[in-house]
Amino acid sequence: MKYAYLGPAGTFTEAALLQMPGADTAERVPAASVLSALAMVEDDDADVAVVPIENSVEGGVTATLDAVSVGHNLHITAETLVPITFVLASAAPMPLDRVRSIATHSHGWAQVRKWAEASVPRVEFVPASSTAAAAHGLTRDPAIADAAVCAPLVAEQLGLHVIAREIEDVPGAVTRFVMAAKPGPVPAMTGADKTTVMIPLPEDHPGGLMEILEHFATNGVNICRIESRPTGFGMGDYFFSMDLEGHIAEARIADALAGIHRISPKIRFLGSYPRADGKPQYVGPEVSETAFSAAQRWIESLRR
Ligand SMILES: O=C(O)C(=O)C[C@]1(C(=O)O)C=C[C@@H](O)C=C1
Repeated sequence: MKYAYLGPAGTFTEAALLQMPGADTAERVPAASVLSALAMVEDDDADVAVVPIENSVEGGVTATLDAVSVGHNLHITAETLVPITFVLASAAPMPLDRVRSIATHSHGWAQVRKWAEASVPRVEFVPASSTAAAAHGLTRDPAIADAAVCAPLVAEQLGLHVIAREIEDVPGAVTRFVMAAKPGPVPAMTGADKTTVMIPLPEDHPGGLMEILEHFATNGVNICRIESRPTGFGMGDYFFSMDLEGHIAEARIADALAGIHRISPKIRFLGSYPRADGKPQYVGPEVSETAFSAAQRWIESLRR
């Protein structure tokens, strides 16, 4: 199996890949961006892509959310969480007050911004395609930046000089990564699952969002992430990207999604998969499988 990931070697995404099912035997293929990792799967150059989707400090990784929701026809089959800690590293030893420019990924920069303002005021931020790409850049071309914000491991692997450690603004930050594959068999239900969906906001439909949410409420479905994103097709054209607690094999999830399909027929199912924290979903007695099949049997008896 070939696993494409946001590279080069030493990204947090590679650390996430190593935690994913089947990673021990997989061939790792670095990609230059989230979009090219996903495109490799669509073009059959890789079996799955491992990409960041959400950070506990900076929020959704919009490139991933938009690509899986609108651009690509891929399903999420697994997720994992990686604790994030950053170092500031340079190619040659350098005191902090001599650093004038810092290269890193925009999500990495967003997580050390307060530290940078306090410790290296007026420093120039040089965007890089990943934290590891920023670190590799220092070893290739000293003109790119004086230092890089990256993972401690990649600094060590490249023999960089560590100027400062644990520079993240929020200790304990976590990034969530997902594995995306071409639509195929849905991973089996575990009882601690998530379902990701993309729901276009119905046009000219007052109360549309409330009606969508009512389907989740009446079916006892907890929403654990909701984000509104522009579709890119026109001003005011939005979709909701949501993670739900539960699996498509459950009647309460299927019933909620079927109800929403009637209001927003372009709803897209983006996968049901085991949740990384293993937290079992709460299922109230009125939305249990038993309650749904009893209700179904009752209706059938009336029709007979
Ligand atoms: O640049 C990397 O190392 C990545 O894996 C990307 C990424 C992200 O997109 O959020 C992953 C984790 C950190 O939050 C910072 C950057």
